Amino acid sequence: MTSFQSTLGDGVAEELAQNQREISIAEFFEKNKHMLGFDSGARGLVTAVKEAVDNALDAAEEAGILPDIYVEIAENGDYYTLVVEDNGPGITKEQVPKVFGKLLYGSRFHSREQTRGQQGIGISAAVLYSQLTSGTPAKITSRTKGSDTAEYFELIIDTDTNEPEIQTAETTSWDRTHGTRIELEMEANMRARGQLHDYMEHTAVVNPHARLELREPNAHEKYERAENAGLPAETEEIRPHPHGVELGALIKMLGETDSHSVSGFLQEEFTRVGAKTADSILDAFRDNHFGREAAWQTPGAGDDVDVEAVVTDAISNKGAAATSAFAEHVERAFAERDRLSYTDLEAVVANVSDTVEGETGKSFGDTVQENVVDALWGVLAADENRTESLYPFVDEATTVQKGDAVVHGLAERIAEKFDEETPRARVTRGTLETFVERAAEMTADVEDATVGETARENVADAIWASMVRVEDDVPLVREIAGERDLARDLLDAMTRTDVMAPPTDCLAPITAELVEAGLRKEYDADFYASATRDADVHGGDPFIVEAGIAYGGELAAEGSVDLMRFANRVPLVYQRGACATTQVIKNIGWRNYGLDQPGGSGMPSGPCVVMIHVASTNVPFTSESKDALANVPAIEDEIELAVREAARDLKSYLKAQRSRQKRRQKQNVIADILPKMAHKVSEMTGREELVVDDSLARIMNNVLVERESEGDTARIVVENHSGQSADLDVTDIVTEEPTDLSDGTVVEMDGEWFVKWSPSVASGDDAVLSYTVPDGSEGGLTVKGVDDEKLTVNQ
Ligand SMILES: Nc1ncnc2c1ncn2[C@@H]1O[C@H](COP(=O)(O)OP(=O)(O)OP(=O)(O)O)[C@@H](O)[C@H]1O
Repeated sequence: MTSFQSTLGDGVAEELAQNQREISIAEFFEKNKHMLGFDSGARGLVTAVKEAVDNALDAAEEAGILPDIYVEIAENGDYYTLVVEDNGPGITKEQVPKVFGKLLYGSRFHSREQTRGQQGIGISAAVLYSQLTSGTPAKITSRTKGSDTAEYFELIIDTDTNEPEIQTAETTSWDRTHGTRIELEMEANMRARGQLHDYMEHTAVVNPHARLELREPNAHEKYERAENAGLPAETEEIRPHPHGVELGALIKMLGETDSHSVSGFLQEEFTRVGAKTADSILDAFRDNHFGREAAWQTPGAGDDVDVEAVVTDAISNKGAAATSAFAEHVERAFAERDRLSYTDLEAVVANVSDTVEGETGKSFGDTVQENVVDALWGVLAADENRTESLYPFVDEATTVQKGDAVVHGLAERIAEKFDEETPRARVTRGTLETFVERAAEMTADVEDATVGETARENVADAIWASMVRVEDDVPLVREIAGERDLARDLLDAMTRTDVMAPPTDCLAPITAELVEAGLRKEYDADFYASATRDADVHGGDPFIVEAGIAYGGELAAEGSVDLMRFANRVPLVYQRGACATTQVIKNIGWRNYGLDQPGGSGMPSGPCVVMIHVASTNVPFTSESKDALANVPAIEDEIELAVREAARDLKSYLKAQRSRQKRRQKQNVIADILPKMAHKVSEMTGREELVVDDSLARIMNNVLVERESEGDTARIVVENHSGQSADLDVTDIVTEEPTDLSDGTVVEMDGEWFVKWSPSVASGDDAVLSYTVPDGSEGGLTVKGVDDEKLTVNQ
């Protein structure tokens, strides 16, 4: 800047203009490859694998093919060669160059459907990174389904034009019947091996229908397809949902639609908007745009207002009979209505005109009608009547005992605001709120009585509810498109109107069952829980959040809880700290759920894994490299609710576990002390030592299962000392064939007999299970159906 200033005179702008030119998108990302996840050799390799595998999964699923994907990374001197092969539908000869040789070219950007790919930039960015670091072209082979031959290309991206530069194009043969093979050479290293394996492993967890294979210099992993795993539910493309569309997007849609009426536009362009919902949105729009009209009380019998006289005064030259008939009809109409707005009043007068004309043959033109309306409005909108009209609402909405003078004063001050500045007493909700606000402040000054925030809101609510909606025609689409304030009113109406949640057939959540199964497959834990939330909307796009928790078992007890993040079934392996999921987890009070959380906030610790999956037709990432979820409040709320749902199950589990632990400790102490006491008592009394085996069960309110044998008879006695009935599975294994069974079944296996009973024993009851077996045969008892801590087995 300084150099220009010192060397150039007046023509700086012209001089600068010579250097100003368009920057191609490819040039931009060549310089800013970190934005796409290609910031280092280690990371670049993982990102390239991720982009190619995500595409392969998307393409195969879209074509209804169970994905079979092979990834190979080989060292090649100073470089690495990456090969990714899939069995997808293949890419046509015409499309291959654009898909791989042009940034921002793809099939997913404009579609509202849940796919891994979103921007049309991933795989071409990998090609760009490869050509930049190794100087070699990308080698692509693709065979489309049904074709006998494959097409082979070698190409690079011309960064000046962002167009493919084809170096080789030939028809070839390929042993796969259909699919795509990508070969990229790049400067890379295997320092991110951990992330690479995490990506593959976690991809396998949430895509059990896919078969994946990874061969790299130090490892060869195969992730087999889970038995019977079918393709995820097919997703449907949807239109945007009215909740969460942004103003700019709405204005663009208004500008592009073929609809003329707003109702047609809403029903045509948005999902879940039928005629009824469109009407509700239009009503809300009318409130925003036109406001509502206050409805003032009609004079009652006790009021000394002579309506007939007012009407008679306002009408001239219509003859006494017609004038008096008119006045009588108006008076009758007033008697039938408690309150009237300006529009209501116009309708009453028009109605009466018609009636009287029918009766008397005298017509009452617009001017006469206007005069009558003016005169009657003078009565309705008189200062005192406005105050009286508002008084009941103010009184009802101010619950705290405010003296009548204060309530009356407040009503009067609000009423005063409806002056000549508000013709037809028509105001928007916002204006009404300022009326109440200012009246409350004045009341505070004059009456020395505070009208708090809630009371003000209540008063505004009550008055607003009593006001009458203006049924004027709403402007046409083209008028709204051309005026930002109108578009904002419409957007607000869309947001505030209840609209059914979007259809979820555009989304393919993993489902709570598979989330849990995935965790079981990955982690050997004691406890698993999962939750899938209902769909919600952000920015017009529906989304679903799922969460899973695994706890205990082989999970490392030391250190922070492990967080696994997924978006549209793609594992996120970088930028954990910047991810909305991490922030939500840190903000939850985990001590509440039984986990340690040093300092009461931040990442909890313990032998636990938390998994979060966000599925959406448009996942908001913090950057193009799609590493971390952005802070979108609607999504953060759902993440929190999903995690809390799963965490509640964890809490119950941990609570039960702790109480079992306590019980076990108590039992151990008693088991230790009881024989010693029996021994001591026998010593002191000189009587035979008591057998205390059963006493422990009685003291601890346990279920006692005891095996006794007498001659050939073996007896298993079940005593239920607990407070609940017990459904048990009792198995005794003996080495001689048992006979004379009391109920039960016997199965022989390798010279051993399994004797099984399933007794139900009520609280306080007992049951005896027996059989005969030749002398000397010892049994081996196992009992199921009662927690270990609540069971005493003596054999
Ligand atoms: N293996 C493949 N088989 C079939 N079609 C593919 C394959 N890879 C890419 N495509 C097509 O090429 C397009 C561009 O892919 P690319 O990775 O550049 O972007 P994307 O996947 O759409 O979005 P993102 O930039 O978010 O990854 C895809 O939208 C898809 O239509």
